[in-house]
Amino acid sequence: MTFRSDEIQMKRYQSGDEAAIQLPVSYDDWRERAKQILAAGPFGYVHGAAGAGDTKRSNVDAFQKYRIRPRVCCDISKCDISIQLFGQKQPVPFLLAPIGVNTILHSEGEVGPAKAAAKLGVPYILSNVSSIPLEKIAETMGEHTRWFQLYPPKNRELTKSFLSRAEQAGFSAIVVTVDSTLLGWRETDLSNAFLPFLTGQGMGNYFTDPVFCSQLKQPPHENIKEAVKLALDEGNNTCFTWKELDFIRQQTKLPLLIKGITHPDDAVMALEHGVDGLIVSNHGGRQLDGAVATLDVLPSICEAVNGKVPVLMDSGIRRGADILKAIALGASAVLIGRPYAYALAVAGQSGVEEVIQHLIAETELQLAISGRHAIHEVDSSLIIKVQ
Ligand SMILES: Cc1cc2nc3c(=O)[nH]c(=O)nc-3n(C[C@H](O)[C@H](O)[C@H](O)COP(=O)(O)O)c2cc1C
Ligand SMILES: O=C(O)C(=O)c1ccccc1
Repeated sequence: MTFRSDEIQMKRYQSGDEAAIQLPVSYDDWRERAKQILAAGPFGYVHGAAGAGDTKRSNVDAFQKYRIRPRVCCDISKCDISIQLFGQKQPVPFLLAPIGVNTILHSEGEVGPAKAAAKLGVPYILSNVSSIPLEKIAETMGEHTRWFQLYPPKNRELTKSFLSRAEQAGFSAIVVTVDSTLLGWRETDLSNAFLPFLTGQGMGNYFTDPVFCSQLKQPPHENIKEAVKLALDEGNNTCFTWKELDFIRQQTKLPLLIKGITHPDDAVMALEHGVDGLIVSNHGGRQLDGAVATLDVLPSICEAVNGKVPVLMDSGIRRGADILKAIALGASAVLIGRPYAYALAVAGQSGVEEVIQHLIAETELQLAISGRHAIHEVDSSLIIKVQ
């Protein structure tokens, strides 16, 4: 048996009475367990969305418009969920999305997901606003694939510094997030008066940066207020345009991805400005409420990109069927967001490992039971639109 899912399923089935005290299985159960453990502020920060939450809801609902149509009597004794990305084989068709300020969820901070990802062969995208500095995360991951996500600061010297630190620390791609030059209208966080950055959390990369620190009158920890003000000001980069992306492009030879694309014309612009990959994302509905669901725009973006670079997607991926539907609609891979954030809150690294293993198992089973041997065989013939 070559199925990873077999071992993962059997571990649970054979656990007998222990099952009741085990970690959750379904996304809803992870979220509920996280809700019990976390204070209202941190839970709301993960769970919350922009405005009325319409986009967050549509992201998930969009997957219901498609159904998988299996083929039968295919020999599925071997099932391969690996993919190729930037010339490298990755064992699974998903990555861990950049999620900032992880110490509000668990004392391990980003070390938890980084180690879980490394152990199970999943690429990890470290957030620019991580609680723990990128060099420390790199140390815990050895040779394992990690990418660095950048919220492009206003200051070009700071941009250069973040990029060169990431390169030196062995991050092998840069993800520039372009949908968050301003923080969205987040009603849950406003009600809870919860913005972790104000107390200096999520500043791991800023507070250790020589360029950033050189602009302060005092070291960050001696005057948190001054440091936070500068970091937030750098992040509110409302002047960001394609010209700034060109600048970033010139600073690094690493593969450059742009995250936050939902319009095919922007996809074409991004290609013209030299990106090596796109991430179709609306930030999990946390930025522009009422924005289109990512699955709804994925086909038009893939059409515009026409296979020139990989198109990744996120926002609403909760389980194996979602992963296959996104790939059937043209995604090269997907990013997992909230599911691993809740798991981190519940059980640190081992929680994230559990969620990753469940996603591996479910994706593999779904692929096999739909009559396909390998991810590269998945195309639009796997699904039909039912709504
Ligand atoms: C708590 C939280 C923090 C996030 N922080 C970042 C971040 O630092 N950088 C970034 O590009 N995206 C960030 N995102 C967005 C995710 O990368 C991803 O796009 C989103 O979670 C996908 O939606 P989903 O989790 O509903 O599937 C964050 C999302 C959440 C839930
Ligand atoms: O919380 C987020 O979604 C996030 O990534 C973020 C952090 C700082 C500014 C804007 C967005």
